[in-house]
Amino acid sequence: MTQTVAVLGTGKIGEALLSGMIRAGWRSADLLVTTRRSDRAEELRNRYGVEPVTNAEAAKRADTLILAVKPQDMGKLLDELAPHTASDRLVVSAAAGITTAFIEERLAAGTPVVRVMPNTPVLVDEGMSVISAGSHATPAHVAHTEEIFGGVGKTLRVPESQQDAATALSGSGPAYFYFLVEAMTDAGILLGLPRAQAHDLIVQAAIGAAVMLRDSGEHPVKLREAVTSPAGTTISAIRELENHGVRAALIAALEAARDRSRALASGNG
Ligand SMILES: NC(=O)C1=CN([C@@H]2O[C@H](COP(=O)(O)OP(=O)(O)OC[C@H]3O[C@@H](n4cnc5c(N)ncnc54)[C@H](O)[C@@H]3O)[C@@H](O)[C@H]2O)C=CC1
Ligand SMILES: O=C(O)[C@@H]1CCC=N1
Repeated sequence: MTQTVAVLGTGKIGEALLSGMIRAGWRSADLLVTTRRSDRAEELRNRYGVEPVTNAEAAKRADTLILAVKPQDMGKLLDELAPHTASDRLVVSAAAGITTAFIEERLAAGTPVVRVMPNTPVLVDEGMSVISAGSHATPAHVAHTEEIFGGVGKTLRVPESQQDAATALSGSGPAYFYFLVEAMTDAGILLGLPRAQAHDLIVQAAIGAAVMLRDSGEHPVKLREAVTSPAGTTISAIRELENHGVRAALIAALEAARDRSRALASGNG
């Protein structure tokens, strides 16, 4: 049976997912999008050949609705969808903080809801999407969600109680690495390298390190020890990172992200 999937609120993450679904073999004809602005709708139609529709039309025509609006816009979107969404539709939310219960309360009784926290590397098929079932979602609904998000990276099922932590780690995670690359590129400038060269050196170091982390099966401590020669350069840098509390800063940062995700649960921001 052909499944129609609609992405509601096709902004950064919605478009990243949409582009990945098309790469993974979804037919444009089976994909609908909704946007707030008509120029954005036309942009998506021209770029991907998908049909822009209203939220109400998406609710009527799509088997699966992927909600990708900001948490603060979710209450309003659900109010708009409620009169048009039959309880046999699968509703997948990608919004940080918003619980499956928040969505279930606002839609027809028994509507299956799945909560997903993806990340922007879905754009390059290296996404990490963390998935939890709501109270009416069956294993088939979760499997269908895994099929969609598994086409653009890895998926992991977690209890919904762990979603805020997952948001702090993998949802926001890419931003931390971009921040580190940006800071280390500046350090390269300080050390006298041209910016473009500093950028290339640190990006390739990051790619190499990421592949080793993924493929070597070694603990990160072991990998770091292999770089850290006695009385060498690396240990001098590591001492400064420890002196400046970088480890503690990362723990505090991820705790703050987790707390922010929890605070977004009200949908008020
Ligand atoms: N950007 C990211 O890395 C990630 C974002 N998310 C979640 O995805 C959601 C969207 O985030 P972004 O894509 O970054 O934001 P965004 O602002 O780029 O996208 C949201 C889009 O929804 C549209 N929109 C708002 N209300 C609408 C409505 N009633 N009907 C149709 N369209 C509507 C907006 O015009 C906007 O284009 C958030 O809930 C966020 O927590 C989840 C994982 C990663
Ligand atoms: O910053 C945010 O709130 C969203 C959720 C995870 C990544 N971006």
